[in-house]
Amino acid sequence: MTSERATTDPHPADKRPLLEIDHLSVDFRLESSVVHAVQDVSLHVHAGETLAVVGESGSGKSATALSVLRLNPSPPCVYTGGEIRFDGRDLLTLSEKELGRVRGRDIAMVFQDPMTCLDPLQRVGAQVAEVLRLHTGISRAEARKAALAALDEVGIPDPEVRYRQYPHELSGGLRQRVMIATALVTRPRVVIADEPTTALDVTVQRQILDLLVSLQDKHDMAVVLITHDLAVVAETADRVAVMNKGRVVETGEVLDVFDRPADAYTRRLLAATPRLEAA
Ligand SMILES: Nc1ncnc2c1ncn2[C@@H]1O[C@H](COP(=O)(O)OP(=O)(O)OP(=O)(O)O)[C@@H](O)[C@H]1O
Repeated sequence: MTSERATTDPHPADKRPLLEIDHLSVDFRLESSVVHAVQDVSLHVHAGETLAVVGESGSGKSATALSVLRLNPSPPCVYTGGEIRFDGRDLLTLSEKELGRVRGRDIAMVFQDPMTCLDPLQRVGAQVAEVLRLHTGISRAEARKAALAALDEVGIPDPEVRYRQYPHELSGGLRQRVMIATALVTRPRVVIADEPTTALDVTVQRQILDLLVSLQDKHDMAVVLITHDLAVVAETADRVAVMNKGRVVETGEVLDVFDRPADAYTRRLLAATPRLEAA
């Protein structure tokens, strides 16, 4: 059973969450078995808020996150129940064409490995500009200008020079910044970041998280941060949902959950994160 805490809600009752996952269930139907990857999961996030989703490998974090834009491979993925409401509309019932307009424009994703998202054969600036042209239909010159501004905004030095480079010419940290620029150039209202810093070394991790937090502040975005790193959650998120075996076992304000975990699984996760002591 999910333990939901009674805390002072900073969001008035009339202000609906921007994104609401409501009793979502997702199966992967394999040849000889069925994996119940997500079971009756409910989550929500408001504008300007960061919700962290934590849990061990295989707990269903990514399957939940990918469901929002129906990005789980189908087959074998089947959405067996629930709703995912963005701005009041159920994303699970939209046509591919309608969902295509939401993807990347209203809701963007940032993944762990930029190389899976960036085209190795295209200059990075052109990739940022292309996303913008796809969603807004602005001219080439305007898109170039906006892409340069986006590279600058994510802290890429010499954006004019970097604009013309290919992904392999950039460091891992810079590539991640380019992916963030690509995700944010359309000014999405929700960003789902799935382990965005796991592949980076600790100093660069910090810089990328700081960047996400500052951009969120600036643009009042809702952020869903998928991570297995509780220290990152403590430093970055407002609320946390703890997943175990496809279910949310506990959710609440980060400080409440970390100070007084109600669920035995949350206590085990916290006990396995000594870094938190020093955070
Ligand atoms: N494409 C797929 N085909 C079959 N099973 C899948 C697929 N994707 C995920 N699963 C299964 O669904 C379950 C949940 O996986 P998911 O990737 O959501 O976990 P996770 O918490 O994100 O783990 P990690 O931190 O390792 O990414 C796991 O049992 C996984 O093996």
